[in-house]
Amino acid sequence: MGEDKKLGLFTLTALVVGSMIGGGAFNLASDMAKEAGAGAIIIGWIITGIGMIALGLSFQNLTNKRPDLDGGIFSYAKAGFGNFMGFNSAWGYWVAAWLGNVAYATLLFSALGYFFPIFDGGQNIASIIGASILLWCVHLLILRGVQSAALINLVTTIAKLVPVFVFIVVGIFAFRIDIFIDGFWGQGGTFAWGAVGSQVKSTMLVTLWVFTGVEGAVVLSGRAKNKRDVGKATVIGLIGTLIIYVLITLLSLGLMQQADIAQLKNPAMAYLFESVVGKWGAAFINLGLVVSASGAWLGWTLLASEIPYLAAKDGVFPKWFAKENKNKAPVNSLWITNGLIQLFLLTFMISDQAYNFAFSLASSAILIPYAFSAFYQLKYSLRSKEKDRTINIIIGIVASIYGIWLVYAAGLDYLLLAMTLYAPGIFIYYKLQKQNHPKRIFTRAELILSVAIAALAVFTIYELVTGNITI
Ligand SMILES: NC(=[NH2+])NCCC[C@H](N)C(=O)O
Repeated sequence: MGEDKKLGLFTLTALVVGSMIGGGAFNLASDMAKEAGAGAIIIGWIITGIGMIALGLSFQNLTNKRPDLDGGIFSYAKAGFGNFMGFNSAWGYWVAAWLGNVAYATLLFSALGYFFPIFDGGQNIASIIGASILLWCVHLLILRGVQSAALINLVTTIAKLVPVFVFIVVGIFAFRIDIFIDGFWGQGGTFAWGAVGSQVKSTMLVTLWVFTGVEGAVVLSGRAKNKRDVGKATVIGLIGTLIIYVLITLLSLGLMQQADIAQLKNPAMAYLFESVVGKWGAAFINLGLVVSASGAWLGWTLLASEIPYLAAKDGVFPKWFAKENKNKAPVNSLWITNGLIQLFLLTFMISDQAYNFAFSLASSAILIPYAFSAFYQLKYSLRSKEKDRTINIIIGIVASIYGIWLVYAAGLDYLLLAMTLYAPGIFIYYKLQKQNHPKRIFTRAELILSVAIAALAVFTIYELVTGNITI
């Protein structure tokens, strides 16, 4: 896409869908079936659908109303709730972005393991070495100034949509209502409020993960032919993606029993498809995943390294992160981002569920920037005098409730683990403030929050060491 070409509704919608579907879709069926039956999954999708649409509409509204805040989603937290929250939003979004790539790495190598058994399972030594090589290749590519990877985008968008659509079409024909009905309320069989409630909760980090990227279209709003198309594309893209995801999960539950889906190797879609069409099915889906996740990896590396860079330019991160090389790549930011991915790739060895662990952590981290964008939507609309005030307040309330519900649904363990990821940020914030406001490093509230985060992090590490929290 040339810079001069303006984007129309169709292209924008494709971009929204493309920025969300990456790797998660290919394992979605088993990630949701791990703890939830069809009934709970349907409820989970309804909640996610309402919440995500409200969040998407919030992003859309905020880009229209505050075009000056173009630094990324952390700028909403900053505008609404000050520097400290702005910093933490940028930090959380960044952590989520690179942790997501750790998740991609293990998913990618499980898929490669289908073709090259040495990578079997995607979290052994060979996979770690393979993923590390890939990581530094991507690093070099970006350092040399990969800008708009238009061709890569096109290829990977086709690569992810074709297998997904083929799976859905075949799934519709192979669907068996008796399998679907059996165990509708989970493996216990009958409906019980508490059990279904906890099943629904268990799906929330999964659905958040597969929708990560919703903020994508809004980023491109400057390039839209017509501003109004951005909002339309966000909603159409969101609903389109939601339908795709719902079909993937519900059709799967009509192909195989929930308990069996939960046991499938990653990526589950490959083995579900194989069970219907035979051997070639797994190869077909695995290949699609390899291309899709590699493309998404590149895209998210660009994005992940862009965040500290943008934040540094905005004064939310220390200046060090803003350094560019001669190809205009944010070198320092890129090095530290990829360095951290490298470090976390080693967790493949200690977690026996590396993919689920990595994406659940990524989702727990991204909760904060999403929730604060929702809070800002509410805060901004409450003060506005525009004629769409009421509807925007409602959107803000729904998105905020969704954000708070996600914190609750994520569960205590993931919340505590997220604190260990936010805690090192305090140190960076301290450095930042020393640069910008040496007289007043922390306000009282910031100090209390920081101490609380640090204390929770220490507590979590203690719980991890003593085995009370396991990863
Ligand atoms: N590398 C990342 N941070 N990816 C986050 C996006 C995940 C994306 N929604 C997916 O399902 O694949």
